[in-house]
Amino acid sequence: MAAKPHAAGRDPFGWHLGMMSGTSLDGVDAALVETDGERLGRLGASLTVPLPSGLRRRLRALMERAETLAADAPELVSAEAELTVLHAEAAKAVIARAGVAAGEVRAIGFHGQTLLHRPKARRTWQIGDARALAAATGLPVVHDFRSADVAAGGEGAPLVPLFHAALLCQAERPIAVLNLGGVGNVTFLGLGGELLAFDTGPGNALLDDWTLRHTGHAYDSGGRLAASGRADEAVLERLLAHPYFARTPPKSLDRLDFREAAGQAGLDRLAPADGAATLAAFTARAVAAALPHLPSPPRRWVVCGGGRHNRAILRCLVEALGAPVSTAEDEGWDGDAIEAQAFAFLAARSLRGLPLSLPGTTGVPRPMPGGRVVLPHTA
Ligand SMILES: Nc1ncnc2c1ncn2[C@@H]1O[C@H](COP(=O)(O)OP(=O)(O)OP(=O)(O)O)[C@@H](O)[C@H]1O
Ligand SMILES: CC(=O)N[C@H]1[C@@H]2OC[C@@H](O2)[C@@H](O)[C@@H]1O[C@H](C)C(=O)O
Repeated sequence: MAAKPHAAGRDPFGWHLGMMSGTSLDGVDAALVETDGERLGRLGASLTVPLPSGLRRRLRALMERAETLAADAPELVSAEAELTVLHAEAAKAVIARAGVAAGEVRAIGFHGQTLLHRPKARRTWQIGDARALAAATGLPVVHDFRSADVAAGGEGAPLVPLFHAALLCQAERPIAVLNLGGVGNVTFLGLGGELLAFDTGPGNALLDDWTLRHTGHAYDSGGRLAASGRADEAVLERLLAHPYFARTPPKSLDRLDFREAAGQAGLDRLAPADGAATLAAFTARAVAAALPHLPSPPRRWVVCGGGRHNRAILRCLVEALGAPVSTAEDEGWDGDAIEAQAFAFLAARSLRGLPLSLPGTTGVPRPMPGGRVVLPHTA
């Protein structure tokens, strides 16, 4: 597909700022990337602005009700406004940290917060006020990255694979990148350059919820609770019998998928440490369940996202995958910034009308451009 000429008529290669507030609801990640949406230059500064616990709780409550929530519900509007202010702060802070003049930043890629993801019902819902962000930063804001894909019959996720492929352009193949956020997703790059991606299953979300319930902590730091317990094979087997794992990709998940299945599998009868061990093993074994769907076994796996800090998950992954497993940092990447960097890259692509998704990444019928732009003077 021919690229659209860049809006300002200048060389599209330059700094783009990406921001992601992921399904874990831990914070807003922001990162600068020098790119034109095809070539990658410098990966600039990055940071995370944590979500205040009150806002996190409110967003979580909105997620629970998202199916029936009205877009103008006052509690939604106020949470969205607060979330947007946090994004503006994160944008300004990362620009200041990078020492880049704000005028040198071409655009912001603003993913927003997913409240609901039901691609089969042609619904995917990210909140965040792009106009307010453009007004607060004085920068063009690209947002609404997933709708066009879903409207065309795609899964609307994952969208990071094209960025993974750009990062791995020199790597020996076949290779897989595993992102363990709230949900897990894999990007497979084959010998012939084929790109396949899908959500693998739970990432950390179930374990986060379990840890909060049993310890009051937001997550199982280092995987210590899980490492102190023993996975229950019977519960694990029931969890892995979920039809999602046999389903041929493309496929994607909502943060809350598997919660009911976990209850039905008998998770709640387990002691805190054993439940955590079972969930850590579930995350890893769900990734192994992706293997039959890949065109060939990856020669190695690179893990990014917060789950790479969980040693219990990593240990199970090494056992389950039968191939070397390294972390983003081993590749020289910043594993906490990759999704934010990806939305900087995707913003640059969106501005040029380049596809954000492909039949192999979301199941969309044809390479699909996406994203909408708000210019600061029209905000
Ligand atoms: N030190 C740590 N030890 C164990 N787990 C950790 C640690 N730090 C982060 N995590 C896990 O990583 C999660 C956050 O990961 P990440 O920021 O990649 O998710 P996200 O971007 O919100 O999700 P998604 O990719 O699904 O959108 C936390 O909720 C926690 O479960
Ligand atoms: C709908 C949505 O926000 N999905 C997220 C989620 O978190 C991980 C996984 O599920 C992935 O499909 C996606 O995020 C990344 C950024 C993506 O689109 O690649």
